[in-house]
Amino acid sequence: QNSSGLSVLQKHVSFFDRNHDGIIYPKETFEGFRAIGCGVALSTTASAFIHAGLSQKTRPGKAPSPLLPIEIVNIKLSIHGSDSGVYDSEGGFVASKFEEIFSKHAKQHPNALTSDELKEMLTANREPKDFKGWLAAESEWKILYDLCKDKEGLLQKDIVYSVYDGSLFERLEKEHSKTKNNK
Ligand code: HEM
Ligand SMILES: [Ca+2]
Repeated sequence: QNSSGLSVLQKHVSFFDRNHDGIIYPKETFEGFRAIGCGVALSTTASAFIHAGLSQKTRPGKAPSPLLPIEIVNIKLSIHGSDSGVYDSEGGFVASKFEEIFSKHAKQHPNALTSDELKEMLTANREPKDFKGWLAAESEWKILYDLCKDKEGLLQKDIVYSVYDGSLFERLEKEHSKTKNNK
């Protein structure tokens, strides 16, 4: 936690809480994906999978809800295996783990990952038989890469940094609304 009272992981997901009531519904996740420029197909699929996978984890002791709400207060309970370890178990940011991504895997350029280096990182992060974690981590990183790779196909360190606290999403939304209005 920090001055805003939210953990870094809570900030990552708060962008998708479009009406700021602390609960994310599938429609809000869909709208958030659309706002940063994702297509209808990806936005629909991602929203469906994220809510089916995370809703109940964030509602301990409650009966499952068919509306698939995600409660931001409990978002740390949805942390999975086979991740980078940049989020600690409280949803805080572990700077040394963030630096490790690049010190271990960024070989061609010190401050960026190629597509192959990203794949190597995902393989290295895999915990045995943690199939759900593998899928979750691969989806998170693939969407980030597809959305944010530069012209040379590199995923820059500053972009990766800004995904963790969700400030990336705010920036993408601003950029996307500009290009929309110019058309
Ligand atoms: C375009 C949208 C999104 C992108 C690109 C994205 C990307 C990422 C990335 C790269 C990580 C870090 C994984 C790691 O450190 O190995 C992450 C973690 C996480 N994301 Fe997202 N995310 C997005 C949307 C969402 C949404 C909508 C939710 C839930 C409402 C969510 C929940 C989480 C959670 C709970 C984690 C922690 C998982 C862990 O580290 O074990 N994300 N995300
Ligand atoms: Ca909401």
